[in-house]
Amino acid sequence: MNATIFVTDDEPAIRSALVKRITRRNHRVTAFASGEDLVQALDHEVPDLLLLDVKMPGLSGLEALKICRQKAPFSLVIMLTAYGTVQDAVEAMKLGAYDFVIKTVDLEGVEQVLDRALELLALRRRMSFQSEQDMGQYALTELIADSNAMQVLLAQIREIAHNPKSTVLMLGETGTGKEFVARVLHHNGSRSAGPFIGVNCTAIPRELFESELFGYERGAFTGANQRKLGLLDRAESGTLFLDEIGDLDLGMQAKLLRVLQERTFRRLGGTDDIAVDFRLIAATNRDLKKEIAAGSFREDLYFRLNVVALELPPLRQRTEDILPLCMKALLHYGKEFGKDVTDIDQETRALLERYSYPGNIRELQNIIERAMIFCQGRTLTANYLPRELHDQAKQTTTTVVRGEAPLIRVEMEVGKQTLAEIEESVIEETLRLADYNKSLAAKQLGLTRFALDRRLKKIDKDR
Ligand SMILES: Nc1ncnc2c1ncn2[C@@H]1O[C@H](COP(=O)(O)OP(=O)(O)OP(=O)(O)O)[C@@H](O)[C@H]1O
Repeated sequence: MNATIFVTDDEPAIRSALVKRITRRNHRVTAFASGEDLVQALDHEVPDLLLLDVKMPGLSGLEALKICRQKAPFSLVIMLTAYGTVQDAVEAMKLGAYDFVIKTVDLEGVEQVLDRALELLALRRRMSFQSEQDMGQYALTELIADSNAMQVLLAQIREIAHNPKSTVLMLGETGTGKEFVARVLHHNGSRSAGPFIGVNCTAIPRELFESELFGYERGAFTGANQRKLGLLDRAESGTLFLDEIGDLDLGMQAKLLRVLQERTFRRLGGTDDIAVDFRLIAATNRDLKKEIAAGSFREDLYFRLNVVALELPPLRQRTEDILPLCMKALLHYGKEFGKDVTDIDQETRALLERYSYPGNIRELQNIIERAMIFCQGRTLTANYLPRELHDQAKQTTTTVVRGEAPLIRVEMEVGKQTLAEIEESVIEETLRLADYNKSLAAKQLGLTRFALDRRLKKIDKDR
């Protein structure tokens, strides 16, 4: 990488030798003859790296270093020291210098230290680029929440993000955005500088889960040739996301519970309790209360996890989010496939809105991805949508949830369906929504229970 480097030394010969060496390697170098000149320059430019002589008249190297730490806290400082002043260099390291080099006649040691520092700088640049990308991808504004249900959730997410200690339990069908919301929580709270460690409990074989989670010490078992850090170590100061927690076996549930209670853990084969500080976000698409009743999930762990519960509604219950999610996917895949599709026509919008998405947002994204592969022109049209969407649109009634209550949409092909057929399908759909509770369905339809029964009998007879 090319770096900006400031060299400060009061000896002209050393200064020019250093400048020559560094310029040869294509870095941008500026040289200063005193600590005072350097400190002044830092008001206008902050370099990636500084080479700073320890012993200088006027402002000494150590004093200049202290000022550098304030004015350029992210720059790396390498101290230049003569034989006999190494003690000062050690002092400088305590004050935050990155390393030191003993000045020899040919300045040979400089290159090596410089290379190491540049490697670190390159790594830092990559990491900060990655974290900026993550910040952008998981900003609160990226979370589509046009529906009432998601607006309520968004308000909760804002609160929880700023409460970085509480454990969160995320519930919802597959593809509803549990992992996405976990990442949004991480990147928008005070743990965002720490790591986000995501683990799918079903992806790690049962017998390996414990060593993955806790890590192990050298010699813990045959083949443990060196210490291995576990996921708990790696999540320190950040977020541990355990997806599909409902699939964790009972033995591991007990061990996880202990970590949550005591906030410490022990590596396999280790004797020390290691304190950990991370936020746990657990997710599942299972009904944990049913699992508890069936004896496959520990109730005490459930209570530990359920400090804050976030329930992600299925997409069919937040119809207002469908088109914004489609537009987002359109832009995403447009970029990926180099296509300039910017609109969705009316008929296609209606089909997309009417579909029930059993696979939720992931299914929606797949539908748009597939359509974008084949789409020609600037507008997405219905012929690029899969058959299921066309088939579902042919049904007389479809149910979506708009706002609070379910909405039954009725479509009548004029001349092909009778009023009786329409009435039949509305009755059937209302009954289904009421979980086949006839009294409730009758009340919702404005009928007496007797009148509903009479109609149901007639439907039965006509079939
Ligand atoms: N509110 C949202 N706004 C924008 N994109 C979203 C939203 N929610 C989810 N997504 C996107 O939907 C996709 C599926 O989400 P995610 O993988 O988080 O679902 P999940 O519930 O964790 O699924 P699973 O249970 O199968 O692991 C992701 O690409 C995610 O970026």
